[in-house]
Amino acid sequence: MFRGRRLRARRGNPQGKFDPDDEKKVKYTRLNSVWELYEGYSEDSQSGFSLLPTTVQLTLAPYLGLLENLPFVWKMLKDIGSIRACWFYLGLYLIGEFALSLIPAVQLWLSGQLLSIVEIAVEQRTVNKRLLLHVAFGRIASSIVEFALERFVARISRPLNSLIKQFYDVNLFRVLARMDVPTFDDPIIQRQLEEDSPSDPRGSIVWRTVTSAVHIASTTTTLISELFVLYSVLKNQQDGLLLAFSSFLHPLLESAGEHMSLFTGVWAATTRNADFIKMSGLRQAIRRSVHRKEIVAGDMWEYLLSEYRRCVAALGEDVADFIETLHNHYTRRHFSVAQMLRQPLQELPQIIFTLRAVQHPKSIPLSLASINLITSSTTKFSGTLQMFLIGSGSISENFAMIRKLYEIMNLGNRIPDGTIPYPENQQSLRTGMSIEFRNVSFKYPGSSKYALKNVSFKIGKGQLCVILGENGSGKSTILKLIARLYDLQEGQILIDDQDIRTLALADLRRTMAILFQDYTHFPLSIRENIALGDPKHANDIERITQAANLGGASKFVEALDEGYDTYLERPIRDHYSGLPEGTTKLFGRTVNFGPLRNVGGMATSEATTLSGGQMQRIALSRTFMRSLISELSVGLLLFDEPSASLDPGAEHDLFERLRLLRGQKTMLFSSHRFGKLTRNADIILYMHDSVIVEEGSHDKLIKAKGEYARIWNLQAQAFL
Ligand SMILES: Nc1ncnc2c1ncn2[C@@H]1O[C@H](COP(=O)(O)OP(=O)(O)OP(=O)(O)O)[C@@H](O)[C@H]1O
Repeated sequence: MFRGRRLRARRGNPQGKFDPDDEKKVKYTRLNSVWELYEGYSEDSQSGFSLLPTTVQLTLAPYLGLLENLPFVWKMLKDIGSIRACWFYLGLYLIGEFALSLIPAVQLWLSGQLLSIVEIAVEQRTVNKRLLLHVAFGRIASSIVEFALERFVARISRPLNSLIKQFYDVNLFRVLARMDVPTFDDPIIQRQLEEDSPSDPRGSIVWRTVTSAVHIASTTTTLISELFVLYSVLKNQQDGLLLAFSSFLHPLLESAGEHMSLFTGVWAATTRNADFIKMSGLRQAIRRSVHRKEIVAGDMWEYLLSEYRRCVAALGEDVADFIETLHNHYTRRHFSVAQMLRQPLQELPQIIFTLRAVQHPKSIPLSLASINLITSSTTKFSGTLQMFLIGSGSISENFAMIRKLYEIMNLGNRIPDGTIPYPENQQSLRTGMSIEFRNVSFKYPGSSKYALKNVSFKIGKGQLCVILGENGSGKSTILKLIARLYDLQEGQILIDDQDIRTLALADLRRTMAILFQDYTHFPLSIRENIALGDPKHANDIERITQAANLGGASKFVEALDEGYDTYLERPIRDHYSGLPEGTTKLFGRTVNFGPLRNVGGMATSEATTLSGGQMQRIALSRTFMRSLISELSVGLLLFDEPSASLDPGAEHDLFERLRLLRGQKTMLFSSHRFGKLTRNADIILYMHDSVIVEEGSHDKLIKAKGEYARIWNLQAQAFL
């Protein structure tokens, strides 16, 4: 509830830029020792704390997104309709809810009857026993029916919920399972996937939306019917309507108080608290399955726990996440007036009654009887009203989530599928596949730097190719493009003389066996990442730098702005909403605008872009501080530095096994090693800074006396 109201992004982003450091346009609030909030002052009625009075904002804000999300809700209804047997259960569910919604009015009417019996008793000193019995029976019967209907609705909800859940689970699974790398890697999509939490105890978002929509309809029915009955009961009562009104004030103010904390507009929030950032990193480290192997093997748990304890103790009361912190802050800021008024208002009906009794002493017996009834009836009514307000507040949040769900389900893959089946003749794979790069240039999505520049080469069927080059020169990128994990921007890749983009993707990938580099990095600082190799010496800086030296990481780590304190991945996200389109950086991190940006509070992404090898060197430094193959259907084997961390003996064994398994298939290695492998290669591609600088067999390159020959001679001294 709170989250949706508080963090709802405005529709559409204004032009311009949001600069948190601009004191004239941005208001700074330190929420606690962790979170810092930057709010844009409004220049128009759309942004910041709007010029609209708070009450109007309060009333409109939850409903602003409703209309634009309606098409998605309509699609949801159509999808639910397409689920077998769903309409049957839904029909029963709706009937049950509708019947339930009328019961409060019936009970109120019966209370009214009771009041008129008391009235007659006071005036005429007689009691209509038959009517009294009917009313008493009616009350009991209505309670039983209510109970039975509630059970019925609950019973129907279960199969209905699970039918809907299964349908959406399977559809979402399908989308995620077939999502390609550029789509999956997109930070905006990652964020969307994280927000789609399947473990809400109230059921899936679709079910929650259905129930809250039905809830709104049923509370509306209840409200109208109660209002009708309440009016007909109270209209003849002396001061009945005045007493009813005064009884409403208290609960209404209570619900208004909650809404008062809402704000919309341009804002951003971040944290610079080192303990909080570390605490979040530690939390993620123990939750992600990729780290489990290393945590157990390295016996790291005690160190992780003690560091976590230390951070939590240092943070004290400020351990709360951003949402909770913001809630606490606004609760404190806005609630005081409402709280001040609440108590006296609770007494208001009593005060009115007393004043009236002083004026007309004769009315006391009747008023005594009716005040109880009136206040209990109005309390019940205002309870329904509150439920309505709460329900209608969350419905727009639910609608926004439905939209988000459908946006995920409608996500198209960024790599378009080809149509030509491959290979034409399965037997042809026995002798491998040919690969040709023609003037290929490629940049990773979101990167302005070429990872490959005008690369051309040809590997014939059944050949062995080794790609050599320093870290970041583009070796792995070649393998990823052959597997078509990404599409190139310029040039052409041919597989068996056919453009790779024309071949059916599933067919193509089926013909390849790929082994990628394997390493993990913890969402902690580089220092911690290395220290985790030997937690006992985690504070021994000398030892850590020594390990980084051995792992070959120290040079590039020291060149980073924050050196060893750099987070490879910031475990905490900044929060923001409604940023102008021109804002590309926030708190020094990249802001991602995308098709989904208006759905909720988004976050900046921060990944320190290191090459695969640089990451591996960090993993290797941690080690210093303390692979597959082919069937008939496979014609190409791709290995991305399979032996990078193996000693020459183990490397030799691995290559022997691979040679035997390979047969006549085409094989591609990305490697840093010069040795038996390169000597046997049909073709060696030597890369430097995204281009191929030397190409040919070992003998040819040695004769050419270029970079390959120079490094071969260097390594020969060390290994051969
Ligand atoms: N997912 C990515 N997004 C953006 N840039 C990337 C990505 N992966 C790699 N790069 C960049 O592309 C360039 C080539 O990287 P690539 O991984 O192909 O190099 P490499 O030769 O295989 O290096 P290494 O030997 O270290 O594995 C590098 O500058 C790297 O920083």
